[in-house]
Amino acid sequence: MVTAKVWVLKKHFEGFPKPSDFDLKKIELPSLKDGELLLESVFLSVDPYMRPYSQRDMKEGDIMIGTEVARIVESKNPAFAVGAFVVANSGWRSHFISDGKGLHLLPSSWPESLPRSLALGTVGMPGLTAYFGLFEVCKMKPGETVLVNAAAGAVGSVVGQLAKIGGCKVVGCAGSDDKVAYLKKIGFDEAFNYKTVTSLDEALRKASPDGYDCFFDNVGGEFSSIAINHMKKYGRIAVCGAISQYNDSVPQKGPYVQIPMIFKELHMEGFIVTRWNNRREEGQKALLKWVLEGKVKYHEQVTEGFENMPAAFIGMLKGENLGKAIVKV
Ligand SMILES: NC(=O)C1=CN([C@@H]2O[C@H](COP(=O)(O)OP(=O)(O)OC[C@H]3O[C@@H](n4cnc5c(N)ncnc54)[C@H](OP(=O)(O)O)[C@@H]3O)[C@@H](O)[C@H]2O)C=CC1
Ligand SMILES: O=C(O)CCC[C@H](O)\C=C/C=C/C=C/C(=O)C/C=C\CCCCCO
Repeated sequence: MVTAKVWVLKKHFEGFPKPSDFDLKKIELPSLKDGELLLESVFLSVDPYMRPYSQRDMKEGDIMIGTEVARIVESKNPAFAVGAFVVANSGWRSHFISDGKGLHLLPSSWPESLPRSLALGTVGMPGLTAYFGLFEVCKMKPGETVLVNAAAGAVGSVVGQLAKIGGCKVVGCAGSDDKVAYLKKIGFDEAFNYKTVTSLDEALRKASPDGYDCFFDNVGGEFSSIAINHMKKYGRIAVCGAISQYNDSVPQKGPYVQIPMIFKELHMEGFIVTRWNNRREEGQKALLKWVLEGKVKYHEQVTEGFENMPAAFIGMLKGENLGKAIVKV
């Protein structure tokens, strides 16, 4: 019998999640039935979506939602061999049993030199979000100017680098000077610390006096209400996330955006990356190629230890991560 450790949502979050909102429990796993496999989590992801989705999809006592890279340790399913690695969507668990549905085997071309944790970040859901958000929603063209916020994060850092590959000028903002330095290191043309600039309006104008063709919005809130006024005519806004609002107990009241939308004839589109689940392989192949060519750099914020899942999650929401936040079991 294998004892699995799991993190449950003890109490729904009010404002920022607190360690006391989580509970670590143990579950005895049964023996495998035909067609089943036993997996052990190797890397787990902590993502912003978990904050709003927990409110919408979970009840207290549920195991936290999430994805992981897991190794197959026992198999009664001929499609999955012991020792292989998969990306699973089984939540915050150290071990789990699967019937094989919803498991994605890591591409056989996955080079030994590359951390498998990238399948949770740059070459996984966040990377695919950047890929499809840029190419299918922003529809960026060479020579255009792209703005991205939360730019040093899992999604934003890939957005900026893909936009450079696409021949664009790229402006990014992030919440620390170290993150700004990282953005410049990975090729952003302009980058600023939105927490320390005296005026966001001025910073946006200085970074691109002619304005922006594409705005990849990960943050929402006040930044977006200001940024929209810097869009060029016929600009496109990809509404990817609103992390500035996920932890609000009382919804923010922002200024209205209709006037710039109308007069600049803007296109603003929200999206969820699962829209392109049928093109996952295409995106992953392209991202893996760019990583191996060194055209897309990656950074991971690794927290050691399954027992530190809540701390990693809370830290990411507070901006303590540079690049993809993951937990190494
Ligand atoms: N639509 C979709 O399908 C998907 C959407 N997303 C969204 O993309 C966004 C980025 O996700 P991801 O890359 O995984 O996360 P990140 O790796 O970027 O980590 C979150 C970052 O958000 C920034 N942040 C946190 N609070 C605020 C705030 N109040 N104001 C401004 N910035 C803040 C912090 O960076 P900083 O130092 O810059 O403040 C923090 O590091 C999120 O909104 C997420 O919900 C992600 C995946 C899929
Ligand atoms: O089990 C699930 O459904 C989660 C699957 C996550 C998976 O890896 C794929 C998609 C992730 C999407 C992330 C979306 C965002 O981060 C946007 C977040 C929130 C938007 C507002 C949601 C409001 C819910 O009430």
